[in-house]
Amino acid sequence: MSNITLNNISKCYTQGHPPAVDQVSMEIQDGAFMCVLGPSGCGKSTILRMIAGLEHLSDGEIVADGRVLDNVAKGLFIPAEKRQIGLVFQSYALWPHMTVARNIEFGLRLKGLPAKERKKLVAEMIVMLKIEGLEDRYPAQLSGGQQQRVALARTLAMNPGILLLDEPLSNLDASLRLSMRAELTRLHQEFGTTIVFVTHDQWEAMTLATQIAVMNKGTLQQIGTPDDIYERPANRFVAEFIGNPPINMISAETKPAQQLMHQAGFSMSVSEGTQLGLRPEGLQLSREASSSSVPVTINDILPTGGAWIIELTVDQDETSPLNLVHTTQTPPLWQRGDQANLKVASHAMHLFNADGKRQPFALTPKAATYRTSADVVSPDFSQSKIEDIS
Ligand SMILES: Nc1ncnc2c1ncn2[C@@H]1O[C@H](COP(=O)(O)OP(=O)(O)OP(=O)(O)O)[C@@H](O)[C@H]1O
Repeated sequence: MSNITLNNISKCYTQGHPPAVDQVSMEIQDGAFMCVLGPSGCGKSTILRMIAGLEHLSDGEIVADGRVLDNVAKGLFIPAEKRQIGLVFQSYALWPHMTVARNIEFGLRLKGLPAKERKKLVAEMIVMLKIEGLEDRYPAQLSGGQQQRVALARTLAMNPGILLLDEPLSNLDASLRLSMRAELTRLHQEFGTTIVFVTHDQWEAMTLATQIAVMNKGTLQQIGTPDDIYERPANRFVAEFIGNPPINMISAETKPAQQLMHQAGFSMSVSEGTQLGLRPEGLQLSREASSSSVPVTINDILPTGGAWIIELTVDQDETSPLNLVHTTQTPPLWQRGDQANLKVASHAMHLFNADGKRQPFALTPKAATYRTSADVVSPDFSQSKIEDIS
């Protein structure tokens, strides 16, 4: 079990090019399952490789359990083999000429463990990773998922304080990926190992992580629990990167946006360039119009197996159409071309200023009064939003 601190770490591969990692700081707590999430090329793997000691930092410091692994200013660098950090890559890099059992045993031999202990540990790992019966097979005789489990067994046998996983599930098919996710969660709970997991798959991150670090273009955008990231995105990039279908983003200065905010109990005068984000699942359609609802037309209804995506256009005078996406798990009673009236749950609304930073909402005086009375708090008004506006 270990904690890791990254202090302003940077990596510049090529002089004159933007850094691959730019002054990233984060605290990875003992026993955390930290997912580093972001689009391709944002610097995720570079961070992992720097923690592992496979890449030198250009600047900054890495500390694990109070032990400095890297400090550029002081010229300190602990080599990879002395860091007690396990690393599993996307390609499992098993020794092709060794059986499963020999692959798992390999590191223990190098460590000089007596044969009896090695045998015991290998047997334990085989049970733990559910690869019984495969001990004598060679990697080429295994499926992708089985190879992945052997790679994990080989790393876990070394009892690393920190386990680094670089997209280890990306080569697996959807159903295997699902069962391996469950397995990783189980292993994390059983071993209590601190895990740092790199992925560009937001669902993988949301389902596995205790903490998510969202990266873009080498910089850390936000770090928090999966709920934090989804419910309180720190900026427009995070709001748009997390969520499928993506959040609807409309100008907060438009009449429909003003109406929707008013209907949700927010009283806002917004500055130029402010955007209103509306999570698709927070849109609510009804046949009855109210003074605050926004008229819309249903453009399309797309079934996705147990859920539906409904595409809408706001009925308004503006020349450019305002299209929105709504998702629901209730079979829709709408037909294409139907007129409906739109409201949006207050917890599904997010405001971002022209710089893309999250902006707190202001309540209307009426809603603010409600907020002080426990009896009248609307059930769909999440705790997060209460914190936001207070
Ligand atoms: N050895 C290298 N030499 C030069 N540039 C590199 C090297 N490794 C990575 N880069 C560049 O650094 C940036 C970050 O790469 P990195 O592999 O860390 O991103 P990533 O987020 O893990 O991407 P992916 O999800 O595609 O694996 C990219 O622009 C990449 O081209």
